[in-house]
Amino acid sequence: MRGSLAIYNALKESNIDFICSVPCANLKNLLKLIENDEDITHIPATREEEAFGICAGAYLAGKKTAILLQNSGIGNSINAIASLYKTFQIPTLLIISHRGDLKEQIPAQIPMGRWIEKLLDVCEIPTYKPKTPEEAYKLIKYASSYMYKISYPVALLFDALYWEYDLE
Ligand SMILES: O=C(O)C(=O)CS(=O)(=O)O
Repeated sequence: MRGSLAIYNALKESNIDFICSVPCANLKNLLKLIENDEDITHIPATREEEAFGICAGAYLAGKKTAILLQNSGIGNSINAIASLYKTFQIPTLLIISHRGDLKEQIPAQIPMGRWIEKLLDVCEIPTYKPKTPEEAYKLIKYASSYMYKISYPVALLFDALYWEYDLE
């Protein structure tokens, strides 16, 4: 669980208190940690753009938010990012499970797996790719502060190899 625990600890120590999620197999351990935390309001969403909408409202109500999603969900959320987050300068932390790259078993995940970094760049979302739990912890702490400095989302992209730390 070392991989998920590093992310969870960094979210807690960054005072993230409101999280929306759309599940992914790779996020299961992290979601369990979050769901069992009484200090974090966790709202499972039915679609990623819905998660962006809910977290925008939570931010305006004073919450510090994060969204857990698969990279394919960014494709479902482009207009929410543009018309809501870009227009009204709303920060949130994006914890993204990068599917469709190495180790992927589902062919339908491949196209978005190849496009995601370009899509995040088009959306002007700063993106970091932690390779170890130690790096994930550090980058999340910095990113959760940086998102307020730029008043915009910051993304952490976790590839399939990262989640092997959960097997340790
Ligand atoms: O069906 C899919 O594309 C999924 O991502 C499901 S899972 O691999 O996350 O279980």
